[in-house]
Amino acid sequence: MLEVDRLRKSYGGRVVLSDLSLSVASHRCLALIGASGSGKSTLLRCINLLETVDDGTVRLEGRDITDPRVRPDEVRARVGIVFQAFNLFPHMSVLDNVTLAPRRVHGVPRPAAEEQALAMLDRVGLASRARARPDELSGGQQQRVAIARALVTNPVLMLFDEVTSALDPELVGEVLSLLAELKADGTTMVVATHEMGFARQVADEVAFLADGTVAEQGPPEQLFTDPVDPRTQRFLRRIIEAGRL
Ligand SMILES: Nc1ncnc2c1ncn2[C@@H]1O[C@H](COP(=O)(O)OP(=O)(O)OP(=O)(O)O)[C@@H](O)[C@H]1O
Repeated sequence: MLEVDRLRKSYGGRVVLSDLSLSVASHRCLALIGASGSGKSTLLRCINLLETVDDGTVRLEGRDITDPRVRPDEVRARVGIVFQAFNLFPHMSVLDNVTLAPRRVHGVPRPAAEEQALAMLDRVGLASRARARPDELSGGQQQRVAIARALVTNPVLMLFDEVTSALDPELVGEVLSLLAELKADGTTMVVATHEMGFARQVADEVAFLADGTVAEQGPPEQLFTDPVDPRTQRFLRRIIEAGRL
């Protein structure tokens, strides 16, 4: 479904991603882990064409989307992304936030867009809050709305960038449970996360990023118990010492 091959990205001469390769099969969940600054967000932004890449390719369902002839809008319609900050429009209702892209970008008439949005809000457990404004919801609920908004256009791939990092600790669980449900439903997803429990228990595969590249990718039971790369070993030692694993 997704193949990233020898990706390279720098900002003002500073290399952030270098020779980075990974792949995700359909209906699989890949967790991206690694220290702060290792390039997880940059990688997700490159996959969604929010950044241009310097070199390498990103193939989505076999098509090289880094080809300059590919329109970013077309890719973003098929690749949903959810960020740490929910980025909901505060002056609009939950329902209007979720119907905005289908109506404005895809030209879906309002009644059909609302029907789809309500079905998606129901899926994230928030249909009863459709008329509320974002500031009337908890952070966890707002993030679930942001996830519904990304899912409503039926993307073939979902990217999650530290979606629980801005939440109070007691709200993290509801969002991680939703991600686990989406995974169980067969959503193809890449999840950048500091939540090691999620990476270990829910992801099919884990990619450990270090120095802007994938130091190691494998099933969680292998990567967390028997890592091969010394950088992965050091990272895991640190998080075990910090009580995060
Ligand atoms: N727009 C930008 N301009 C310049 N440098 C950037 C930009 N975006 C990211 N960087 C740098 O690229 C490196 C990788 O950042 P990135 O946000 O991708 O890491 P990360 O692994 O997602 O970190 P975190 O876990 O803290 O979110 C960092 O050193 C960061 O300062």
